[in-house]
Amino acid sequence: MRGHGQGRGTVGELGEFGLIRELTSRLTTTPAVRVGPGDDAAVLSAPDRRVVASTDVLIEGRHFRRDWSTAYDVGRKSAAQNLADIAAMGAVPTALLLGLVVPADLLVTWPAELMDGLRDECQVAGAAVVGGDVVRGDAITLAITALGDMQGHEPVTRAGARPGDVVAVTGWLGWSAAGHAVLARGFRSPRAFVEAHRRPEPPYQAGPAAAGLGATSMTDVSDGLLADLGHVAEAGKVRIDIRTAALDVPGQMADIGKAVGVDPLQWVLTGGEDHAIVATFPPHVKLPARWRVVGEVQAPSAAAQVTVDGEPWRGAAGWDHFGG
Ligand SMILES: Nc1ncnc2c1ncn2[C@@H]1O[C@H](COP(=O)(O)OP(=O)(O)O)[C@@H](O)[C@H]1O
Ligand SMILES: Cc1ncc(C[n+]2csc(CCOP(=O)(O)OP(=O)(O)O)c2C)c(N)n1
Ligand SMILES: [Mg+2]
Repeated sequence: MRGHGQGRGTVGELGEFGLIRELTSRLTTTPAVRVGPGDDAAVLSAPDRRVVASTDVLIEGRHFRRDWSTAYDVGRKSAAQNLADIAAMGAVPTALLLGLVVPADLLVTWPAELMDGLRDECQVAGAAVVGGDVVRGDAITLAITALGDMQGHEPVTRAGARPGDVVAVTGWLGWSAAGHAVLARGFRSPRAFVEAHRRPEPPYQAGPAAAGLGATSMTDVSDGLLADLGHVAEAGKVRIDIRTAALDVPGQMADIGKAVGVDPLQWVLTGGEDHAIVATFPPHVKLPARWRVVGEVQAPSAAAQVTVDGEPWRGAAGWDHFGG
């Protein structure tokens, strides 16, 4: 797969159609793809007849830095962010489309390796890159659209949590934020956390599995557990209480916290980008071991909609692009 564009210079030298050829030549396909890249549009089969769709924009400096992450890692991460949204509806991801803005003086190897990362993360989730667009611009920008299929499950929205439900999480919490804290201070280790920031591992299969188990609401944690549960509480008109004793703060994360002067619980509660999946389930549901019960859904009250050990959380609940 590799090698086509290596040493071929810049995007500007290659030209629009050379770049598209370079990018699409790296892709793999799946049986769901009836018409892949190269035509006016892609055609996908949709066995369930309900297509799940989500889009996210990522820009250099705000979502990733080229001195922190390789192009391949940016590809893995930006695909993961979008595919996790599909899984969090209870669906199986099928396809990804990439709108790509790059400056003309960028080496071709960067978008080429980005595409390798997108392709490989799609493969993890069972999907394929089926199309996109390339445009010249000043700042590297990715606009990614992910599609999925419900495969017979009912969509699990953010709105269905009911008082008495348990709140359960699967996947990592706080690892990406701890890695970000390390990178932001100019360090490159501990590697496990830096790698978690560069390349999150969303538990894709848990999304459809949760739908099958009878989850009443579900979302992926992109902005932070408290922030994303805030959307669930608001949509369901309920209160959610998180028990910190149920959360895992690994020893090494606590060490980083000490070194940089941050309470590691803050990373676990408000750090985004690990793309864990958090869902609410009726209390009688027997949850497989991968789910950790971290709180419960309560009747609405005048107090904050998401509480931590019964108290309002003081401070930011998570990432906000327009926050202070
Ligand atoms: N510019 C927009 N136009 C229409 N809908 C939007 C826009 N921005 C966000 N939304 C919708 O608002 C909801 C929340 O968005 P967001 O917080 O980005 O979700 P996520 O974390 O799942 O990416 C999503 O359903 C998204 O489609
Ligand atoms: C250079 C850099 N600075 C800061 C961050 C942290 N960060 C950027 S976006 C984000 C939250 C998730 O992104 P968003 O665009 O809100 O995704 P969505 O919730 O729409 O899926 C976080 C924690 C980062 N990943 N890289
Ligand atoms: Mg979004």
